[in-house]
Amino acid sequence: MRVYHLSAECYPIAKVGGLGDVVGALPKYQKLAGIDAAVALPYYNRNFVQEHSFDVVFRASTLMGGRRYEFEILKEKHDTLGFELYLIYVPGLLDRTEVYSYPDEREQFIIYQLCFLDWINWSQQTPDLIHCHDHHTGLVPFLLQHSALYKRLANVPTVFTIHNGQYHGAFGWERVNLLPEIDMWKGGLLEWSGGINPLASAVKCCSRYTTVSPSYLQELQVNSNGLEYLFWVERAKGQGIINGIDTEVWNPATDSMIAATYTADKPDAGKKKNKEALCKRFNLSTDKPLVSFIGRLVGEKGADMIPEALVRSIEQYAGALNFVILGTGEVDVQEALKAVSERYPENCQVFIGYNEELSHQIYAGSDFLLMPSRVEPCGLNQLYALRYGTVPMVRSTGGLKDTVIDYSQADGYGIAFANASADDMITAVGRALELYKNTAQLQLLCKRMMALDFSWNKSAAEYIQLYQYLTPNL
Ligand SMILES: Nc1ncnc2c1ncn2[C@@H]1O[C@H](COP(=O)(O)OP(=O)(O)O[C@H]2O[C@H](CO)[C@@H](O)[C@H](O)[C@H]2O)[C@@H](O)[C@H]1O
Repeated sequence: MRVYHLSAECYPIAKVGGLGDVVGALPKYQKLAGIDAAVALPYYNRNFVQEHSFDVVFRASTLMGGRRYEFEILKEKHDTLGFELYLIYVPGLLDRTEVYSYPDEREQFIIYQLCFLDWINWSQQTPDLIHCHDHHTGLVPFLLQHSALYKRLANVPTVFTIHNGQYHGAFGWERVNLLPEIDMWKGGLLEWSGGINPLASAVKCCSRYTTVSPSYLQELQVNSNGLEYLFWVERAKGQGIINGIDTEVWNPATDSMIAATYTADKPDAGKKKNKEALCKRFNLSTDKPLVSFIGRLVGEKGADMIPEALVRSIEQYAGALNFVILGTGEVDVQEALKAVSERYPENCQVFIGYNEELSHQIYAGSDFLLMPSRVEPCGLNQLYALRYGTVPMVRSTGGLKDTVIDYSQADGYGIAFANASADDMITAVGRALELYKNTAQLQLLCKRMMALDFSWNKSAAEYIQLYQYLTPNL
């Protein structure tokens, strides 16, 4: 079965967050399970692309907004990532360094989708299924079915995975001319709330949509930035499949980015060395429990509440814990975190920026990982924390609810709290402090967490079952 994954991110070429992790790993595990999975990504002018060799496998031009654009499809020569990787290169639009936030990103995502469809159409390829990820690829299901250009492909089934239902990629009807000629009778399938909404269109037109956890599937019906009714109406088409993690990239036994490797049966000495190295880097004492946060500093992640929670925790628990924060995002949150660090340098250190290597060191060297998310479709950080024997402290929502059981329950291992609030975070920090004092229990939890299996094997198999259901004649 030939499947193309379409996504704006794919680790290690271009990763901004968890979308990149998933699209960098899922196809690899699908290949191992016998699916001929490939990834078609926008071209990025980044290290991976400079350091690898590519063949031009297709060259043509396409029309967007009355202008003709030349494009090339490049294939990575050696399938280094364990699957075929194609980059869609459009000089002037898809040839940049960053993944998001260009003023013309609407045009970038549309041309990406058009070039992909033109390529498979003109090269007479007919994939068995197209798997689209998030709104950047959300127009594909509609265009396949309702643009005369792609009639030949109208029956190709599509799966649409929602990694983040808060962002829709919406734009006004005045820009419909960016799309190729479409059947205007079907215009309603593009629309939500008076505009063109790629996420809504994908949910309406795809064969099946998936969310990255079962709980998030339900939550979208009550919290999806205006699409709640749509998710309720289309609920029969939805399925929740929890993300896995790439256990080759995230493996404390082999990770070359951390200070010392360690295994589930004997984690203590390795974790201690990693904590020492991390604390040394940030000039923090190793004697106190270390609570960390890694992620985008945005409201969804509850990042705006962290500065207050840090100050109050440090005061309330008389500086008995230390904090390390790694992230980038909203400027006022960044500034507030830096201010906390300046006020309490012995208890709180902040690294504003994106740093993959440091993230591995934090997962390995921390005692606890805080995730006070307001919304969390799946969350990968807690799964990496578990793999590295670090206790996740999570607000029970979405995928966090589906993956973290509070340690007060039988077979539990994490710290869970109900509300996204500074108060709940401070209570959770107090529980972390208590748990830390009980060395024997912490060591037991560490082993229990590291023995859990969140690898892709099970989730990749669920996607394959879905593909098989949608392609009954194969
Ligand atoms: N400053 C920084 N430096 C280094 N690494 C950083 C970093 N900030 C974040 N990361 C890394 O980015 C990834 C974040 O993954 P998440 O799944 O937590 O969040 P994200 O919201 O991006 O993804 C969305 O998609 C994923 C995938 O489906 C869902 O799990 C999630 O709930 C949903 O919001 C992790 O690998 C983390 O280590």
